[in-house]
Amino acid sequence: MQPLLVCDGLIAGYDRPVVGPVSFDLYAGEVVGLLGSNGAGKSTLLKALTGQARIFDGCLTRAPGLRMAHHRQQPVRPRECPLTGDDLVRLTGAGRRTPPGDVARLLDCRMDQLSGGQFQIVQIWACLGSPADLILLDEPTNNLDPEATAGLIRLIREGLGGRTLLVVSHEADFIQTVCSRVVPVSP
Ligand SMILES: Nc1ncnc2c1ncn2[C@@H]1O[C@H](COP(=O)(O)OP(=O)(O)OP(=O)(O)O)[C@@H](O)[C@H]1O
Repeated sequence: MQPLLVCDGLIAGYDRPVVGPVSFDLYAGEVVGLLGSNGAGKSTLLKALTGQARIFDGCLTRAPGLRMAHHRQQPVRPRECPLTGDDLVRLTGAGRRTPPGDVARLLDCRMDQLSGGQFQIVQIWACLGSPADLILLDEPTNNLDPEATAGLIRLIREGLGGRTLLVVSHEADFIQTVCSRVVPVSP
């Protein structure tokens, strides 16, 4: 089986390198965690995979036609916005999958009227419900209490549908629960 993505000695950053060299590969259906201390460059690595950070050295190989969905660590929260979660998932192409009932209820609400945790779940569904082959989640447990985190774990298991997930989290329990393996990241 060919990997979906291969990072070989990747060094990435902005005006200067901040992470790497990192080497790993991702195969279809895997759930892999990126683990490292604050500032180690985990978010930068995800951005490098989607072309939002600069690659200084090493090699990044993506399977032809690979579709990625990227949940950023702190998605912009609209202060005043008449759009609902439903509008968002239609815009992101996530409307093709049926959300679980508790997520569907949130999608009916205006995004500027959701709590921080509810907004986080809607943003994550916009990725999980999309047709992407590879989903990148950056600190998906942000703003979630333990009950909501348990709901997120169920959502990931049911919503992934055999696709591939690369997830950054500082919560070791969460990483251990959802991931089949972990890649260490350091500057
Ligand atoms: N847009 C940017 N321009 C320049 N430097 C940046 C930018 N974003 C992040 N950095 C720097 O890159 C380094 C790695 O940051 P990054 O956010 O990737 O780390 P992280 O491992 O995700 O951290 P955390 O666990 O705290 O979220 C930090 O030193 C940070 O200051």
